[in-house]
Amino acid sequence: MCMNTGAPRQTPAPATSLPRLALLQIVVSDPNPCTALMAGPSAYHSTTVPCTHGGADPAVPDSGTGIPVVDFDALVNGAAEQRAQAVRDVGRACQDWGFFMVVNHGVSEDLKEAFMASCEELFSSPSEEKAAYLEAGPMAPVRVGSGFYAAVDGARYCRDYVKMFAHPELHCPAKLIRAEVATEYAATTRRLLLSLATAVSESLGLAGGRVAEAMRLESSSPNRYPAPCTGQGGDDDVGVPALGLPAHSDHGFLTLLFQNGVDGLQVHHGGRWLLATPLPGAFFVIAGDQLEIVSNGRYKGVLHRAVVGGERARMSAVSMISPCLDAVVEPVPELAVDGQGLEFRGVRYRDYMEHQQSNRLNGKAALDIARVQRAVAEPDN
Ligand SMILES: O=C(O)CCC(=O)C(=O)O
Ligand SMILES: [Fe+2]
Repeated sequence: MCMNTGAPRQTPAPATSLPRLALLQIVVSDPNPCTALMAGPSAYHSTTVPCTHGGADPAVPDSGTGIPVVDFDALVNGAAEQRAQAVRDVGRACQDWGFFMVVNHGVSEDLKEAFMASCEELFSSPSEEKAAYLEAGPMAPVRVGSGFYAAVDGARYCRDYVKMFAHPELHCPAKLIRAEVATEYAATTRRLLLSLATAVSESLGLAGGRVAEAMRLESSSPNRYPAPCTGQGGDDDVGVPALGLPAHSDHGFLTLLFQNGVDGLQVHHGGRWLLATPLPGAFFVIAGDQLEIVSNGRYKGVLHRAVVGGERARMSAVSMISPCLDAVVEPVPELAVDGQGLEFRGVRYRDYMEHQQSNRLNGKAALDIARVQRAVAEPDN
């Protein structure tokens, strides 16, 4: 059953032992510790990549960095023509960028701030309380950790996180987060993401509910938010800024993100990395792999990464909408390319997520498990 019960579940600490110790040791022995157990105003530096990309498309307002902007109010309350324009903006943004900002979204700054504050409390709560969740595997309802998944990357990235499954019920790390704030934030962002899913569907020339139905978004969703991350210093690839999170696309359908005023999210566009600087109050929206699959590759899950290196701690709050764990996601047949068919085969979302979350992050490599491999035709001679 996929229903929001309203009442957050106080998830008891999982009962296992060794990996917790291993992870704590890694965190503590890191020469640039990523204070999973965040203390004080640690530095999480964002390295600015000069962005000269112009916003050439008049239909999509220029945010100052060329990142498309969608007027959410026009999308849900606009008159017919305004709404149609907003749907076209969503489609254009998904096609050209896989990334956009949402303004006039109606989510109050008070709620966003309360959620951020609650997350700060979580990170600064006693390490023994967080340690209980540290060894959790990729599909655990609550996970706290550093790096991407320390079991495979050794916590080499400068990032601390907490991840919670938030739908159909919110799983709360007991005692660590203000459950009523997290519940309201999860429900609010889920509604916003479902409206965006409708617009995405329409922008593909489909009925508004078609994509959600194909992915079983509506009936259930591990609307999951890897919540905030904060860190300091970090590992590096040669010539690349210190990374909080390496280049990847998201495993879900759509991701909604806001940060605490400290930049660090970079998006890959036009062959370059661009620093994503938000308009005041805006959310970022990131197209994920399930959108790429269901749209038969018309819209792509966009590569993005988080860099570190500024003076202030950076936190980002991430809400993701995804299919039911047992939904088999495949392209909507109406979107088959003439003469070429489907680009992806059906993959159960649980398997996809587990695969992406339990291996080292490597760009868009995870998507290969769903890609239809076509034999290369031998030339006639
Ligand atoms: O911290 C950020 O801005 C990016 C986070 C992110 O990409 C993720 O959690 O998937
Ligand atoms: Fe991401």
